[in-house]
Amino acid sequence: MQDDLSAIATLAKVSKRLAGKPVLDGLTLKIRAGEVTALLGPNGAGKTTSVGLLTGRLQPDTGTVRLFGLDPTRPAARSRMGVMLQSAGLPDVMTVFELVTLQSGYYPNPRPVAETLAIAGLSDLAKRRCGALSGGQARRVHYRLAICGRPALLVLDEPTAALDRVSRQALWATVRAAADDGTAILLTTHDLAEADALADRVLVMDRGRIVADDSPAALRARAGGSVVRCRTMLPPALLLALPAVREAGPDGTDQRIITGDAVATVRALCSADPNLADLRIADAALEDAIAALLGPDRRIAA
Ligand SMILES: Nc1ncnc2c1ncn2[C@@H]1O[C@H](COP(=O)(O)OP(=O)(O)OP(=O)(O)O)[C@@H](O)[C@H]1O
Repeated sequence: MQDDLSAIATLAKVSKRLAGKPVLDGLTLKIRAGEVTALLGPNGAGKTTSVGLLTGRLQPDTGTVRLFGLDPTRPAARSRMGVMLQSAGLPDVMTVFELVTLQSGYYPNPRPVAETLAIAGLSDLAKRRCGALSGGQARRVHYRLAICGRPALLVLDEPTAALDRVSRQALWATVRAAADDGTAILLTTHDLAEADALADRVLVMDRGRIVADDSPAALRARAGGSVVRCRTMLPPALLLALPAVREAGPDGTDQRIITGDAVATVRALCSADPNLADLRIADAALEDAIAALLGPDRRIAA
């Protein structure tokens, strides 16, 4: 099967308990070369645990985990992977140049350090001690540490948290370029706009299982045409009964209604609630599609 030939990393029927509680429940997923795969889900869905298994930090209770066809704890597999974790520190006294040089030395075929630093512009920080970096600058250094070994699999855990808009878009462009060059990218993020902009495939996890595996466009299409937001006293059961409504539920102090026919829904809404206020209509975004998939109690909080 072509899928299997291009699979860089796989979890097959993996179950995992932590502190006696089931966290992953027969999870199967594949990460393929040349694709950005976004792993999304509400807090506690099991994303970090899945990444821990793929990177060899955790062992499955049952099922199989393979990285480049090998056990992920094998150095031959790990040396082909670059990982950018959310909560890693940097040694304060080393300069950025020294740190990238050190990290590059762990890989069999690293990029030249100057090239690593030049990707999306970090050369100006080369002489800066890591202890003097801002949060956003430190994230950019972490990204360079992840890519310095020319990884075939790049694991990015919330890569643009703490980045300003310009740095965020620069990082998106380098991630896209890496995927276009054939690198497999596994991205976990709570930023659904980021997943929409970057991902070829979105895997939605909930309660230790994959509940959707599709392109962002296909997921958006599945949600239907439009999202209607408004203030209304109508209860969700009545909103759900309006014409063409697929999902309805609270969104802060508003109600959010996903509908296949905004005009029909809004006409009925106006006649059902004379006190309707703050009515807004927009195309369904990935956020709306995932909200429809998970239900109102299982939101992905940015
Ligand atoms: N070391 C641990 N010991 C016990 N339970 C754990 C441990 N690590 C995670 N869990 C539990 O496993 C479940 C899945 O956690 P995980 O960190 O994989 O979720 P996540 O999808 O990454 O969540 P988030 O979006 O909040 O980062 C949660 O219920 C969490 O409390």
